Amino acid sequence: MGSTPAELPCEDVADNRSGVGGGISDVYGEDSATLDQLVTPWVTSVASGYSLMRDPRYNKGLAFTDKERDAHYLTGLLPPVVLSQDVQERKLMHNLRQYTVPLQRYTALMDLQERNERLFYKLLVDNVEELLPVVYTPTVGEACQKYGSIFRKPQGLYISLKEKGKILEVLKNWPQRGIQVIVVTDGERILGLGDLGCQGMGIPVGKLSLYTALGGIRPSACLPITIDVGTNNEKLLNDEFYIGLKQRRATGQEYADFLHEFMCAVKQNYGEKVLVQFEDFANHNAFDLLSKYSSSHLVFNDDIQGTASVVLAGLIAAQKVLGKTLADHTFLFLGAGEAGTGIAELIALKISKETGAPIDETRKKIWLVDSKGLIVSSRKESLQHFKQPWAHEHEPVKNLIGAVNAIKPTVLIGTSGVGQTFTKEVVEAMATNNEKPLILALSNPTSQAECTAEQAYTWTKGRAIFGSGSPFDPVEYNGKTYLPGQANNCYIFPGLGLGLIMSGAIRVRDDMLLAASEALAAQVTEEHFANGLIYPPFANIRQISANIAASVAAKTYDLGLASNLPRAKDLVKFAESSMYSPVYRNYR
Ligand SMILES: NC(=O)C1=CN([C@@H]2O[C@H](COP(=O)(O)OP(=O)(O)OC[C@H]3O[C@@H](n4cnc5c(N)ncnc54)[C@H](OP(=O)(O)O)[C@@H]3O)[C@@H](O)[C@H]2O)C=CC1
Ligand SMILES: CC(=O)C(=O)O
Ligand SMILES: [Mg+2]
Repeated sequence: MGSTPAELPCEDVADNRSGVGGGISDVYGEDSATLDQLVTPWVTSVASGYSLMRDPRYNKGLAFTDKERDAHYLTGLLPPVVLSQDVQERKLMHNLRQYTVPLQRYTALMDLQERNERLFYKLLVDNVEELLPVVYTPTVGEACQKYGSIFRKPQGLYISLKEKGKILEVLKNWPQRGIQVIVVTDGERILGLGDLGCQGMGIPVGKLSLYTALGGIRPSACLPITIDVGTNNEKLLNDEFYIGLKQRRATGQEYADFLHEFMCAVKQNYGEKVLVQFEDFANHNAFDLLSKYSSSHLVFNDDIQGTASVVLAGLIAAQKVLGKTLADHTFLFLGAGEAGTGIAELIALKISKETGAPIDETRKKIWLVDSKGLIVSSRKESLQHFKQPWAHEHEPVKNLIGAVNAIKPTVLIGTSGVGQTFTKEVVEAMATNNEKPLILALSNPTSQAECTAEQAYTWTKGRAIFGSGSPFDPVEYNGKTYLPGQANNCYIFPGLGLGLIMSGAIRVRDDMLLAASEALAAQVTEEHFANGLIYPPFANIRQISANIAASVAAKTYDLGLASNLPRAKDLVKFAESSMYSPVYRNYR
């Protein structure tokens, strides 16, 4: 029986493919490549003069000192003034604040990233609360929708069906060799905005800029990738500015084979320890990809696992405000896809570990509503596999308000991707049933949030503990200011990624996600609780990420999945010292 490529392990596929298999053992994959393999003619050169100023990794603009200008043939290419990086930062922040349209800020920041990488990251690190909504949700969503129109300089790697059979060669076109993290999307479920095809590239680019700014991973170790297998978005297919393949999406075996070639090429090119983060795939592929590659690659699905870890962290922290254990709660989700079932599963696992009850039992405290109503046992046969564990005994319930009234949840979580679905009636019912209802409107971007912060606070008369996927401004209600927290996986993936990299992890396990949740929850202080927060503010995110990284690394060592030996004595210090600093370097 001949196996299809998708069923074969990577090694077998590589052996079967001329030009992508065998013989590679050195770090560049060139010296021992067989004669029929294509290799890249690498050149190492020292940038100077005009080319130095055009290289975003080394450019410092007006901050080149007179000595550097002299030594590197820059004299005359810059006006005479020498500015410090701090002054450059102040000037750019001043300029950014002049833009009233968020997308203008986004393009200005992307231009900066392309022009002067260290200055870009300095801005992001020092002004994280102000700039996160620009490089990330919500503005990145609009940027993806308009990516074709605003497209100037390509960022990241585009791998389309045209490159079938030669993905390894495409990977070798990327100029950096020491890649540690890849964020990859196929653009089919971009935030709550649906299929944006090749224009989903804004998401891997944005996520990786957070890997660097929030988690301290070197920018040169980060690789954003968009897999273009077509799009079913008619508007894009008819858009003359669309940047992707103008064909409908490949599915089934063709899709599986293409993704398999990609995963094999990644491992062959970058080795066992490169972290591949799946991002914004549609759920009909996301769960299968995760389960297929989690035993052979270092893979992580941010929407399923990262979201689960951040929400669990908020719930652990909230125990202190609510005076209840996780097992005391009843959870109801609107949305039973990647985020919803991912979160539900991690909560059930955590309760099971805390109480010793079997996971089949702990799942019974968790209920989900999808587009057809409450998930109940009579629907089981027709449910997708990831919904089936949640099909509990109950009579059918058609909609969310019916489910709230029937289940009486203490925690309501929105993962539907549909805005304004937590109606006044739903939120008021939560407030009637609970002294302090916990309401998380996780869908992104802001337009898709299940309710706004203002709605949550006013409809519960200020009693809600509220968090959202995209940020909301503080809300004044009855003379009091409420600070809504941002429940977003960006609290987790940068620190988790750093922990995996610094320990040399070879696989991701649920226990590492639990460790990340505990570490994040531990950083919520009494002062944060007093302000109604169940997440710490982003201002301190680098320290938060270092603590998460240390906990994840410790768990990786405990599980015997770490390859970076010996284990550092102080993992927090090790994490801090591993972090990229965007401060300019002095050139000899
Ligand atoms: N804050 C964060 O960190 C994160 C937020 N998200 C956000 O969560 C949202 C969902 O993502 P994801 O889970 O990956 O998406 P999926 O497509 O996997 O799941 C969406 C779910 O919502 C259900 N749904 C859709 N419309 C309705 C409706 N009108 N009423 C009830 N249920 C509905 C779908 O039902 P059916 O199955 O019947 O079609 C499906 O179960 C997105 O907006 C995303 O941006 C995602 C990850 C992280
Ligand atoms: C935050 C995120 O990963 C999402 O909305 O898809
Ligand atoms: Mg996502």
